Amino acid sequence: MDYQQFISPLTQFYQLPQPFQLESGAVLENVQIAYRTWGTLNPAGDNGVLVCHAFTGWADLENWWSPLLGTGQALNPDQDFIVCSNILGSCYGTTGPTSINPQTGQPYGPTFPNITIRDMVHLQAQLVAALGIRSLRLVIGGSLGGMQVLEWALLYPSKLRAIAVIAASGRHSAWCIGLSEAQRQAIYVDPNWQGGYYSPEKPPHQGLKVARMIAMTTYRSWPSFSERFGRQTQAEAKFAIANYLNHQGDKLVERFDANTYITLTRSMDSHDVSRPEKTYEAVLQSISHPTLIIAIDSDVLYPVVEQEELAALIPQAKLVFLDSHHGHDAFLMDMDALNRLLLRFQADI
Ligand SMILES: CC(=O)SCCNC(=O)CCNC(=O)[C@H](O)C(C)(C)COP(=O)(O)OP(=O)(O)OC[C@H]1O[C@@H](n2cnc3c(N)ncnc32)[C@H](O)[C@@H]1OP(=O)(O)O
Ligand SMILES: N[C@@H](CCO)C(=O)O
Repeated sequence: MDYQQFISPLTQFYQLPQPFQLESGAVLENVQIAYRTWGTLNPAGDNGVLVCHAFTGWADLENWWSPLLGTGQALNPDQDFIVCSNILGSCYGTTGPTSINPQTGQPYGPTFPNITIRDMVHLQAQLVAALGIRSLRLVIGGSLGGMQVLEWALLYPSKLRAIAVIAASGRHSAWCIGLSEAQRQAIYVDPNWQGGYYSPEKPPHQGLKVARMIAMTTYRSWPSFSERFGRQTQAEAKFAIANYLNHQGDKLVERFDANTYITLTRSMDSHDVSRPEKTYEAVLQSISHPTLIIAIDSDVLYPVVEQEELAALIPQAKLVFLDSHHGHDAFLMDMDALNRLLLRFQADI
């Protein structure tokens, strides 16, 4: 499938001039980054704002966070130069499993190397430098985006002035790793998977669909599903919630790739700001930037206790709550409330 069909024609591409070494030691050649920008970089190069997208998102910020983008909003192109790039390992224009491996002339597929959140951040940093940004006024992101934000503060502390971490943690919990593994197993047991390798003509559609259905359940909540669907049934006496999850699974299959799903869930599982051998407390205590931690009270995937821990350990952190019964995905749904929290933080720093 041509995943580029899903991205905006306004997307730009940066070709890395040199090979890119991963944390694992593996080296990727011909690395490309897909990105979008809004606003203008000032002569001092210090009005950059970097937005880090979540798991299945991409660089078209205005597609999934539009209420936050615009004059007077949290992401204001009148004052800031806003950048959002598709992450390493994704399928929306930046090098990932669906890209052509220059060594073979074929898509990497399952041979794409393991990557980490740090690899994603190091690659973004190359784009930020190439765009002439000397200092980022704010680095912001939710979920997988929030993991990148924390690594930005730790890997490039002098390049940024404030961070906003939404619905994320400093290390993937046993709960999250277990859920990721169950989703990957759904892909592995697909008859088209064939022992780890699959034919691009017959990708594991059913497995990817089931993986998304499991994931969607963790992105929402008991009250959200109860209120929307209850025990309501539809055609053929199927529960409405079952139809909804099937629809969400089908929707992802239409726009996402199974190897990308595996690559990105593995990268999240590797996330631990303290690895390989530092203490979690000491690492978070070393973050010196003004920090906004946003917790979603109904998030069952990255529960509030994880953001409370981040806020307790990061010296200049402020913890606020996005009140929503929608669960983890509230940062993509209750955007007006999120916008207000971000505006208040920016007014304070
Ligand atoms: C391709 C894109 O534009 S994705 C944009 C970027 N997104 C991201 O970065 C995150 C990935 N996206 C997501 O996680 C989600 O899409 C969210 C959080 C943004 C919002 O979820 P949505 O699916 O848009 O909203 P919601 O949960 O209300 O579901 C609505 C869909 O379910 C369908 N639906 C609702 N009830 C039922 C039901 N009982 N049976 C079957 N289908 C149902 C609706 O018809 C609608 O379908 P459509 O999207 O094909 O029009
Ligand atoms: N539902 C969103 C957020 C998951 O953390 C996505 O698919 O990217």
